Amino acid sequence: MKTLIKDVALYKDHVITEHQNIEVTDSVITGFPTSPQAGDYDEVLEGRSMLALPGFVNTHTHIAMTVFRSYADDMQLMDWLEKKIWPAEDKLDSDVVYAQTMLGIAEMIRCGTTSFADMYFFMDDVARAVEASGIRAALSRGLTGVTPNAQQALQENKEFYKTWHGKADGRITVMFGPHAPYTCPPDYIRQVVEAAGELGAEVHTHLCETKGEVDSIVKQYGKSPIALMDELGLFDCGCLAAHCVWVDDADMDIMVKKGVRVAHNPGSNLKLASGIAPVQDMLKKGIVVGLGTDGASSNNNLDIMEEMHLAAFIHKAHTLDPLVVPAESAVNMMTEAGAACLGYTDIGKLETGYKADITLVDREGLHWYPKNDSMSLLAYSANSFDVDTVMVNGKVLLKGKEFTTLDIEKIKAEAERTKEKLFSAL
Ligand SMILES: N[C@@H](CCSC[C@H]1O[C@@H](n2cnc3c(=O)[nH]cnc32)[C@H](O)[C@@H]1O)C(=O)O
Ligand SMILES: [Zn+2]
Repeated sequence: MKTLIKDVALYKDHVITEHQNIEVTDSVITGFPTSPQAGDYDEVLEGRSMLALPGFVNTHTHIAMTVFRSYADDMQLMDWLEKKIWPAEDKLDSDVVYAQTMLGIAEMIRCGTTSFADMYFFMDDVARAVEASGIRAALSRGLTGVTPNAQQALQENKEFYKTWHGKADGRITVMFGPHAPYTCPPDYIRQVVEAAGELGAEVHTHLCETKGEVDSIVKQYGKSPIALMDELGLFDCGCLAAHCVWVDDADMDIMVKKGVRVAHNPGSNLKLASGIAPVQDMLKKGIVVGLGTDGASSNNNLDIMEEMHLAAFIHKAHTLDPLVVPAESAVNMMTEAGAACLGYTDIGKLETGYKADITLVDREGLHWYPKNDSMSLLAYSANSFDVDTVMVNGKVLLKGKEFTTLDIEKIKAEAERTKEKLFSAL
């Protein structure tokens, strides 16, 4: 199967060049022909007026939490988790998680996202939805050491790795998901490190989300959550850490040394009043920072372009420096750096030999006029309704802003049905 994306503006090597062509063979980008013949291709996508970008990456989700979208807002993180979310999550089942995951995936595809990192449970159902939908994902079973299911969850994560890692044409990878320092005591982290190490799996966790978390860990263990996790060997697995709002210079130095990648979730951090992560310092030190939405219940959507805008805005105000997180930096977080966060080595760039995960953004909206700098327009003016075409692993999932494979009415109906079922059980 050969596809041509014709006469498109191409984002490559951090610059945008007009009137380029992209050739895709099966699941891979195979070149940028200068005078392609339409007859040589099975499918030709007209790229005129579009901007081609590496597919967007959502580096931190709890995907089935779509069911809790706007269910418990305006609360403190710990109150929200302990009083509302965890009791409700106790009633989740496979059916609900599958339907709500499908909803979340559809929303992400509509917003240009081609891969996401998830931490949740009923992960077999999440994986089935990823497989069926055509999106790419790095999935982890959320692990909490303080709950009665601690050992069972760890066992599930191991089984989940063996069953799903590398499956769905390589679109699914599996990580381990130790939830956070306040739910995973040191001994449990050690067990996770050992289990992940045996399988060669990476880890996805929450770190330094709130000031309260850091204060209580320092009080309990005499060191910061970052220093504690480093000592326990968590970073030696290869680690994606969500939030990292409350990290200091010493923490960041550890993160640089250990190659910790950060999922920056500006929307969630703002809504839950967690604070503002020192992203400008992380970038300066060379830490890989991607963007995440977090669950739909703390955001309340899965629109990664919105996170890009927030990232491009809030750090300027916070540091009183309009030069931090410039347009290209924000775009890079949503694409190349995001892919690196998920541990991908052949995704995140539009280059020959890379996987064909491509998002085309339509530049015909009035907010794209007059046609000044496209990078700047993308970072500061565009919105996700501009996303026109989404390709994952060489397959078109959205075209002309319409889904090509998913039955959206059915997905909405299933989301409603399973929400009713869950809430009637509460
Ligand atoms: N302990 C659960 C699984 C945990 S999955 C990951 C957890 O992270 C929770 N979560 C969602 N957003 C946040 C956040 O911002 N900070 C901390 N936890 C969150 C989410 O509700 C979910 O319970 C079990 O096996 O029963
Ligand atoms: Zn989270």
